[in-house]
Amino acid sequence: MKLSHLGNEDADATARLMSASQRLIDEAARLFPLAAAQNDRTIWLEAMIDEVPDYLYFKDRNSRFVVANRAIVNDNRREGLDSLEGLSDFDIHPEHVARGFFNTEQEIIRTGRAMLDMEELIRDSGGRFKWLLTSKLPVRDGAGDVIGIVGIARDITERKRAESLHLGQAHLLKMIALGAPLTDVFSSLILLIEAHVSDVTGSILMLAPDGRHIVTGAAPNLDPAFCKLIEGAEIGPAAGSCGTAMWRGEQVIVSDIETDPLWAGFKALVAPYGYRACWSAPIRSYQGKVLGTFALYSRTPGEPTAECMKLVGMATHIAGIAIERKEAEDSIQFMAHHDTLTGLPNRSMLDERVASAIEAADDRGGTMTLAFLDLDNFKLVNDSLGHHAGDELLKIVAARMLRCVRASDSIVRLGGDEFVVLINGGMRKGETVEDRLRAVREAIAEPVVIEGRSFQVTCSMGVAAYPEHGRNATELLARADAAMYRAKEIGRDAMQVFTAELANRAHEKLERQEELRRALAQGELFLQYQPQMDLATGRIFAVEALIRWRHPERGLVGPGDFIPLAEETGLIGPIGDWTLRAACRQNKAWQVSGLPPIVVSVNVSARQFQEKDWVERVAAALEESGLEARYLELELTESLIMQDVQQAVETMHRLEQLGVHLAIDDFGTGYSSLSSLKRFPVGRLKIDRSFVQDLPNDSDDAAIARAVISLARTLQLRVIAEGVETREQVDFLREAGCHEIQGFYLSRPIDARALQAILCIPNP
Ligand SMILES: Nc1nc2c(ncn2[C@@H]2O[C@@H]3COP(=O)(O)O[C@H]4[C@@H](O)[C@H](n5cnc6c(=O)[nH]c(N)nc65)O[C@@H]4COP(=O)(O)O[C@H]3[C@H]2O)c(=O)[nH]1
Repeated sequence: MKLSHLGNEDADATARLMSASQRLIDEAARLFPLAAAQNDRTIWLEAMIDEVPDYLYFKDRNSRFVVANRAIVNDNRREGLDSLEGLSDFDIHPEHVARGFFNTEQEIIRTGRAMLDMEELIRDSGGRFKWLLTSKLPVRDGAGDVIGIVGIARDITERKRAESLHLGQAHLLKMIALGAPLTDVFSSLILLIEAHVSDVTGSILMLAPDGRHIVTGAAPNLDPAFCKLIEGAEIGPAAGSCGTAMWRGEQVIVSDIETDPLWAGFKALVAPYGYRACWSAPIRSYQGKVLGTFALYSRTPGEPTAECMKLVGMATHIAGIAIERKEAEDSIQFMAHHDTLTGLPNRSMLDERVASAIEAADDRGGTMTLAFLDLDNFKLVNDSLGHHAGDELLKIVAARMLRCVRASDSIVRLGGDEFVVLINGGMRKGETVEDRLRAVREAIAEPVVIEGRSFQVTCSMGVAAYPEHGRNATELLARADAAMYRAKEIGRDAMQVFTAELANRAHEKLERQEELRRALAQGELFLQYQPQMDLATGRIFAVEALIRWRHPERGLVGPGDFIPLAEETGLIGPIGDWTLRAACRQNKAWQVSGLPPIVVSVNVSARQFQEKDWVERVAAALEESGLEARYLELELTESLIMQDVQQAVETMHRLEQLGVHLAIDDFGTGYSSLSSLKRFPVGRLKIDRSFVQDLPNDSDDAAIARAVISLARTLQLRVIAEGVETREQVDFLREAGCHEIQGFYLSRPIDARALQAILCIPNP
């Protein structure tokens, strides 16, 4: 203290007073050292609690602040108020918030139990929301009575933000995984970002499939009128923030729309909406392709914070995942409903298309026409020029058909070389449905050049019209199908419209199909067996299983009367399975009854053989019956193998690995080439009955039979002649070197029991 301005006397007096005071303090400190320390401790304690960034306070039994540290005072500072002492929460928080705090505290005071780690949301004096993690504990006096509470609260706003962001992200990913609509995912994403960045409005724009124009994705809080203005705009080197970001494939931060040259052409558009800054970042695919943009608009000019751009980064990442997932889903959908080769709708779309064509016809009070179409010589192209050429042909045919119909018509590929054309009515002036279908047929028949070769394919077409020939998709399809079969029957390259006579036939066919299905279910089918003999030993070494139908009215029906229908309708699958199982079971039963083991030979139809799990079914039949594979032979026809040689050879190898024998039935009637025959893992050739029946007198048949026998012997295959009826035939075949015979000469096909009797007779 400076005393120079005082008079000397005053100064002396003052100096004396000061020195006396100092002595007094020193003396007091000497006499009462504890009080001084106590005083210091209070100061330190106050300083200490003021330094703590968490809220720390003590409240009395009425929940009034007695002590409050600087952190809580600062956050609740009101004008003219720099301490909370004597105040309650009702003085600084809204009533409902304060009431909550008050009730909690009164509960603690009443029960004497602490409440720890409570999450509380408050609004500080600056209006900011804060999340607090609060613990409140009772404080007791020396007698153990609760005199108030001490509270400590930590600001966990940042943690809560991170948590809510995390939850938001998880929710979005779940939406994406569950296939929520893209606009819903986008809207939720934008709302999430908007909740975490103050005073911004988000928008997602997509790049149109042409890669040049903008399509709105979502912008739940952006002015809809402004969104409309952006829709369809072209991207470019100076096309606002988003159009430029898509064009450049990089982030574009425009801090002032009014002055930035990128917005020069658009600022007038945006002005009425008040947006002044726009920060945009591209949304990319996993491979880096630009799919769209995520943008934030602000009504005040400026740059985004690093934190904000981090969120934008997260948003573009999630939006990218959502778009890609949607694209993948769309392409799976497309693939499921379209044929990959031609791009035409596939069978799964047929019913839907027919139904909507019928609906449209009803609305117009008009008609619609359905044409079933099958290429006539497609197999030949496939077999002679290979699958690649076949595929090319189908693509060309599909494109030509599309050229002949209107956008409202449909062309569906059913599979293979089968198509359906739906004509929806609306005709050009003077044009009829027949004209349009004729145009389709003529377009198909135009010469085609594939791999340097020029050729021509025709088609057979069956036509049914709504409502004349059928009232729904099933009826119309069945009738057009029936008409198409008729077109094939009358010599192909034809168009046949459905008629009443065809209706009867189709009806009959349906009835017979049902009958056959019932026959299988009710055990009307059974097997007969025809023995096969080794000419060298005279031993019956095998039997052929032949299917029969004991029809309740028609009596015994031979396979020729129902196997083709079974093949056509797919019933051959279950029927073939039944035959295979029954034959294996019977053969095993003969063995178990003590008969010498023989091979059972089972006929396989093409459709059966082409089924994906055919080999597994054979294995299952063996397993189920307990028959060893070497006692089963499968008879495949030449034409079956020739339908798809590569696939057939593969299946044959798998069957060979199982241990079953393979034979080629009806040999000589098909067109197996020598070279392909070498590739087949078969053990036997069967000379077709047609070449045997006129032996030995017909010189052509005799020549063929000799050729087949010598071919088989050269390839080291066994050879069997079927349909052998006479002694002369046997002599001829023996002399020609044939190994085995089967036919009426030995025995007609007979029941298992009768065959058992033959097998019991000792070999001659
Ligand atoms: N004229 C004459 N005929 C004889 C003689 N020996 C046998 N046959 C007949 O010739 C056919 C031989 O069967 P396939 O060529 O495999 O020809 C079979 C076979 O392709 C098919 N088939 C028979 N059973 C089945 C089967 O279970 N599944 C399949 N997918 N087709 C079968 O039906 C065709 C006809 O069978 P079936 O009517 O039983 O006619 C049998 C048999 O009864 C003979 O000395 N003279």
